[in-house]
Amino acid sequence: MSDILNKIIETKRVEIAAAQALMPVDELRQLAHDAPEARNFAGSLHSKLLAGKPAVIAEIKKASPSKGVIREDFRPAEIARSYANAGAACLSVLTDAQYFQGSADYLKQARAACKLPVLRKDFMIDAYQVYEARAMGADCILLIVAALSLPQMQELEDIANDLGMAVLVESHNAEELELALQLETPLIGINNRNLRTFEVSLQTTLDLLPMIPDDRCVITESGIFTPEDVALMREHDVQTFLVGEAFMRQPDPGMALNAVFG
Ligand SMILES: O=C(O)c1ccccc1NCC(=O)[C@H](O)[C@H](O)COP(=O)(O)O
Repeated sequence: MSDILNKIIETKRVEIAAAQALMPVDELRQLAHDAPEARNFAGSLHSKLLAGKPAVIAEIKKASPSKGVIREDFRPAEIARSYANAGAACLSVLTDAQYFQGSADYLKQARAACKLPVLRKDFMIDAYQVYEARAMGADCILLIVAALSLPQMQELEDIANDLGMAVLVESHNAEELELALQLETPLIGINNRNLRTFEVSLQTTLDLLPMIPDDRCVITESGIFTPEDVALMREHDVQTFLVGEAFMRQPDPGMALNAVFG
């Protein structure tokens, strides 16, 4: 239990127990079912790709364990509008408080400010969090293979799909990717960051690409900063990107998106 991913997962267990004490799962499930309909996350990515454009999932994050505070002047609604105007396909909003200074309110504010589908970027280990995600308005959840068993992922995927949400499954090496490909979701994320050591290498995506069947959508995550990074990925036919820090460090995140993606 020493590395950061294990620490985060331990924190999640405590948070879930505390949340369940405040609101039983039956009540939360009802809120999830009563939430406004989910937006089409995969469809929004697909529309960009059909138009021959890169599909960008633009991230809203204030801080991270590897970088500390990334953006002091943090206004999620403004950032969301800026991304939407710049042509982002979807948003990713960090909702973890302890390690990323995120919150469910940030996701709600970002989603209300635009029409883009939103990924709840958090560390999902329990069905409770999937209901929470839909109740706060999320249109997609993240499943991190390094944090879950295959049966756990299948359970969470089923619940997300029943609620109308998409699933982005994230892996970092070949063993994890093999498990990820056993899910039904077409959205296969390759995180270039090792979540245990923080090391980032775009080569991770290139190395794992040959394992991914053509009918899945490959999403390269983390460490994309320059037009050259984007060009390298596009040369290898990776057209979908999840980008945070490169945009969050700039005064106008949407302008930064245009500078990186042209
Ligand atoms: O970023 C971290 O320090 C981190 C640490 C532990 C678990 C997850 C972490 N980050 C989540 C992400 O992978 C990124 O927020 C996302 O892929 C965007 O990356 P970037 O464009 O490099 O900000």
